[in-house]
Parts: sequence; C-alpha cells; structure tokens
Amino acid sequence: MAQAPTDGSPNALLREAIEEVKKTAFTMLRSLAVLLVLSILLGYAILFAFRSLSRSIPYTHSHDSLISGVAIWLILLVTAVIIEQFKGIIIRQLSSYVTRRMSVPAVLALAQRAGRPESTAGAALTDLETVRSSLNEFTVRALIGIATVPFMLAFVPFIHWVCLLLAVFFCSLAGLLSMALARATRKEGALASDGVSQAYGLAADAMRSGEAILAMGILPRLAQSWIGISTQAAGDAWRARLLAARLRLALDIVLEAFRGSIMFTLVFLTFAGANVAGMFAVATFLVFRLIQPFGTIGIVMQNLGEARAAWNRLNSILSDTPLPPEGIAFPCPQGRLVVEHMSFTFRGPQPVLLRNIDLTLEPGTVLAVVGASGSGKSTLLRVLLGLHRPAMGGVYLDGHSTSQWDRRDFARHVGFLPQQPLLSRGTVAEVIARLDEPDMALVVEAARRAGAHEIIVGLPFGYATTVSGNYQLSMGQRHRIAIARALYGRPKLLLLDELAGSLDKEGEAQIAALLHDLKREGVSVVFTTHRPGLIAAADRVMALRNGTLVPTGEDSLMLSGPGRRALPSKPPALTRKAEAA
Ligand SMILES: Nc1ncnc2c1ncn2[C@@H]1O[C@H](COP(=O)(O)OP(=O)(O)OP(=O)(O)O)[C@@H](O)[C@H]1O
Repeated sequence: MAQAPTDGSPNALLREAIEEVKKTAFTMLRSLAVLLVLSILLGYAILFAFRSLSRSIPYTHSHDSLISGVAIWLILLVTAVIIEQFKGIIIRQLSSYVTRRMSVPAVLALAQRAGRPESTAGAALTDLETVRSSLNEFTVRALIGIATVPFMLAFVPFIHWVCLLLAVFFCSLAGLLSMALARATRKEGALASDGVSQAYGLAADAMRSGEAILAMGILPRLAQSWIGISTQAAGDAWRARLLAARLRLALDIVLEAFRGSIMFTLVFLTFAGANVAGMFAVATFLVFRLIQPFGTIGIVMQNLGEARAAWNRLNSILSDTPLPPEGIAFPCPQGRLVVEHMSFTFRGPQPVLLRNIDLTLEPGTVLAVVGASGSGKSTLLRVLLGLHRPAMGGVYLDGHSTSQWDRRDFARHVGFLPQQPLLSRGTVAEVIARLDEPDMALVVEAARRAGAHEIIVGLPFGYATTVSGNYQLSMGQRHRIAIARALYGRPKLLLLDELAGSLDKEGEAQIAALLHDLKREGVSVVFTTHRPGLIAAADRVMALRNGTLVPTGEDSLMLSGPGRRALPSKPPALTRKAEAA
C-alpha cells in the first residue's frame, strides 16, 4: 500500500509514527507467532524422542538406537535454543523500536499544544514507557505460554482423564490467585509510592520555605505532620504487603500441589494396575508447561491493560486536542493587530473567560492591559499570539489570522515575554537568539535595549555563560534576558506579560524608555503590568473586566475583583491617554 504523503507537521509525524509502529509491530508479532508454532512443534518432537527412547532402549539394548536417539534429541534441543534466542531478539527490538519511533513525534505534537492542561509531554513519555515496558520478554513469553495452554491441555487426556480434571481445577485456581496477587501487588506499590511522595513533598516544601518555617516556629508542627503521614503510609503499605505475601504463598502452594497431585495420581494408578508407567516423563513436561502461565497471568493481564490504556491515550493526543490547520507563511507584517468579536474559553466545563473582545492597534501603538489577578490577561496574550484558538471571532495581524499563521514564520515577526521567564538550556547568546545560531550583532543590540548587556558582560563567561548550569541567575537577570529574547530580530509585534515584573525602579525606567523607542520604530506592543510607571508609558490603557476589554479612565484604573486596590499617583498624561482611548 502506498504511504500517505506527510506534510511534516507534528500531528502528521505522530500519525505516521503510530501507523508505522502498528505495521511493524504486526510484522514482528507475526514472526514471533511463526517461531512460537515452531517451538511448540519442537517441544512435542523432543517429548516424543524422549518417550520413544525411554520405551524402546530398555528392551532392545541397542547402542545404535541410543546414539541416534541422543543425536536427534541434541539437534532438537539446539534448534529450540536458537529459536528462543530469535524470539528474545525480536521482542527486544520491538520494545526499543516503539520508543525510538514514537517519542520525538509525541513530544513535538504535545509541544504544539503547550499550555493545554489535558496534555503534557511528561505524561506522553510515561505512556510511551508503559507501552515499551509491556513489550518485554516476560510479557510476551507469558502470552506465548498462555497461547500454548490449549495444545498442552489436548494432550492431558492421553495420560489419564483424572489428570485432565486435576489440570482444569488447579489451573483455574492458580489463575484466580494470580489475578488477586497482581491487584494486591499493585495496591502495595501504589500505597508505598503515595506515602513516599507525600513525605518527599512535605520535606521539599519545608526546604523551599525553610527561612519562613524557622522564623515563625512552624518546624515542630511540620515534623509532627510528617511523622503522621509517614506512619499512616507505612501502616497501609505493610497491610497491603502482608496480603500480597499471603497470596504469593498460596499461589506457590497451588503450583506445587498440581505437580504433586499429578505425580501421586500416576503412582496410585500404577498401583491400581493402569498402564501409565511410560507417562511419567510426559507428565513432568506437560505439568510444568501447563501451570506456568497461570502463575503469571494476573500480572501480565494488568500490564497489558495499562499498556492498552497508555496506547489509547497516545492515540487520543491527535483526536482530543486537534491542532488548527497547518499554518501559512503570510507576507511580512507591518504590525497592525485587529481583534474581532473574540471569545475564548478553556476546554471542559469552564466559564467563558474572554468575551466578545474588539480591538484595533495600528503599527507603533503601545497598549497596556490591566486587570485583577485571574482576570485573563495572560490568556489574552496567548490568544493574541495564536497559541490558544478563539472559540469565536478572530485575531489578525495585517489581516491574517494569528492562529493560522505558520508558527515558525510567525515567530520571526513576534516577540513574547511569558509571565514566568523560564529560559531554555544554552548559552546566554543562544537563549537570546531563541536557540538559533546567534547573530551576535542582533544579540548584543537586543540585550542593550533590554538593559541586559551590562549584566551579561559581568557574568563569568559573558554571552557564553550557560544558563541553568551551575551559575544561577537572579529573577531580575533572567527577566531582562527574557526581554532581550523577545526583542531579538526586531519583531513587528511584541506581547509582554508582566513587563518589568521583577525589575527595580531603574529597570522600570529603562523599560519605559524602551517602550517609547519601540513606538517610534512602529512596533506594536501589548503588555500587561501592575506598575503605574509603565502604564504611563503606554498610548492606550485597557482593563480586562468580566472577560471584556474596556477603556480605562482614572477612576476605572482601580483593579477590580479580589485584592482590589487603587493605583497610586496617576500621571496627568495617563488620564488624557485613557480618555482618548
Ligand atoms: N490552561 C488552563 N486551563 C484552565 N484554566 C486556566 C488555564 N490557564 C489559566 N486558567 C484560568 O484562567 C483564568 C485566567 O488566568 P490568567 O493567567 O490568564 O489570569 P491573569 O489575569 O494573567 O492573572 P495574573 O495577573 O494573576 O497573572 C484563571 O482563573 C486561571 O485559573
């Protein structure tokens, strides 16, 4: 079948990887099935070779028969070992292939959905690991064992019908115990890891806020609750462990009882005059192979159930969080931003966060967005960026929808400062250059404009200092570098969340000057802030209230909602601008 052409988008790459993994897994499992049939046939052949040797040689005393019998038996044994090796190789290959082929497309597809609560790259990688680890030798061997059970069972009546009854009884009992044991072991593991993570969480919190804890005498109460949590968790885990240990013992007893009951039945039948003397070797072989899969069926079923759920979740990345159609590289914009009747709500049962917003920013306009905590300022910036798709209406840069713009092309025209300026791994220069090959002239220019240059040259290796290595940058330093990254490449549109969030007065003044420069250069800027000094530097000030953007006058610059407070000392210029808006 001809392969569907891929458009190279993360969604298409993931879809292609899923299809390819399904196809390859099917081919590999088919080869395994062939090897399985071969190994079953070989098992029978070894059995019959053994049986005919044990039957004929005691009577014929023929050396030739003995030598040829042993030779055949050895050849069969070596072949069986080789087949086992091949089975192992196929299983290992399949397991590592799944991770190799899927992890990058899965993470890429999720990276495109950054910020959506239902999908995290970490969860996808955990799911992949669950799928991979289920394709281990233990699971596949156990499945192969289960598949051979009907063949083995078909032979048991030839030994004696009583053996068949015993086999059905003990195998069913072992299967039930194995399921119960798997459940108990899982509960034991879950309780133990819950307890550990609660205790670790508490200890980590204590470390993070260590100074406050010491200063306010919270330590004894914290230690008390830590001891309480640890004791409770240890008690729960101990009870679960005891149950699992009892079930494990019961299972071992059942497995041994089956073997013993078959042997003693044969002995009893021999005493009773039945002709079963030649069946001991066959029975030993069959009993072992028959009961073995039932001892592990519980854990195998559980692993497969988890792997199936994980695989379904990986598949649902594509259906649950559809991406907008792949982007278009529109012409270089001038920076005219238009928002038309835009509404937005997060997925799930959530109230509408942004409703019917209309806004037009001509190139070179600087807009400050204010509003209470949680009013939706950061979300508004993400919608303007096209990271979140509006539920209704649209956001357009020079007439082109920002959510339909090719992300890489759009990134060349836009600078973004997230509220938490987390920096990617790399040197300062690489971070500012957005992990591209740094154009040092542009890097230094952006750093100077963000007031970061002096800080950077003071670092141990200047622009070559590695961010998030051993050298720790302060919040303010990171903030300035993040602003420089937003400015890199002279974008036409800047969306800056909590601009000057962790900067001092001097930094705030530098940023206010920067805003004036950007305006002169025709760059459109939307920023959120709580700082009056920066609001004064904006051409327009709008407040996000009840999901809608409203122009603010001096009285409406009061922050509504929880934590309401009036902004202090409003500059006269601000009042004029607000009225004009
Ligand atoms: N991914 C998300 N899924 C669901 N709800 C979200 C998500 N992100 C944010 N929210 C909710 O949307 C609301 C607005 O959040 P947002 O971060 O946009 O507010 P904000 O005005 O920027 O707040 P602050 O000034 O405190 O930073 C909050 O109630 C928040 O809990």
